Amino acid sequence: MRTALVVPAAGRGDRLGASRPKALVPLAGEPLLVHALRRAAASDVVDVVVVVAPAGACDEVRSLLQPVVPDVLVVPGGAERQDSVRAGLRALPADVDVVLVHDAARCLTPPDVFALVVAAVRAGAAGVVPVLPVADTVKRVAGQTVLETLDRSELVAVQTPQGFSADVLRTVHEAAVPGSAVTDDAGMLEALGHGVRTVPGHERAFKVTRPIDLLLAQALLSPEAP
Ligand SMILES: Nc1ccn([C@@H]2O[C@H](COP(=O)(O)OP(=O)(O)OP(=O)(O)O)[C@@H](O)[C@H]2O)c(=O)n1
Ligand SMILES: C[C@](O)(CO)[C@H](O)COP(=O)(O)O
Repeated sequence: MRTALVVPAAGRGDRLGASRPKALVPLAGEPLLVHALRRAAASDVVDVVVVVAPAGACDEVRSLLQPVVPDVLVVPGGAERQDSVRAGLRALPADVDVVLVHDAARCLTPPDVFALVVAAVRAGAAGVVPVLPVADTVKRVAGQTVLETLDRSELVAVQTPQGFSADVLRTVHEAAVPGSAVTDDAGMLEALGHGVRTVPGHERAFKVTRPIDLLLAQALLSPEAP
């Protein structure tokens, strides 16, 4: 049985404000997607890679990734992240039993995180998410009115790669209501009562979302970075 990596990379990157789809935006001379795939490949725990590319950019993505992952499968994405992940899952070979789903936008995620997540799924969890403690106080609001302050000790920020039993992930994606407000794949398992476990995430697994995140990523790739 094999482990697959599905990389949703079809987002526009509106919050980044770039002129290209976010996964193709250059960082230190290479697209975010190439950085993400190189780190995933270095983990040595991935056998099959499916990249979900922006519509119209499948050929470009295939040639970009050829030197990093020669056997990469590239399929076009959908309107929402959930649609893109589902397209990636439909392209998987039948003998895959563990699936990682990893945002191209979390392009500096270290290889060790991939290995940790796969080990936790292979140890028996249906779903596994890497998490970090929340650094800010978090409040629930209605417009500009504060309703309550949440207990931060019970909150975590969730990253990718998220890992799953392939059968469970395929089932929850095929059962999902298009347009539902679920923002990550583990949330789809939770909604159907499947258990999800956590493993420690990593500060470098942050998502490049806004321009300041790209500056941080550039700084982390400089020789002086800690
Ligand atoms: N229709 C979509 C939307 C998002 N993604 C991918 O899902 C990951 C996480 O999404 P996010 O960082 O929010 O990317 P965007 O949707 O591109 O960002 P924005 O909301 O700023 O447009 C990214 O790797 C993105 O390419 C995707 O494959 N298909
Ligand atoms: C999957 C994810 O990266 C986990 O934190 C996140 O939910 C993606 O959300 P986005 O709003 O599509 O960036």
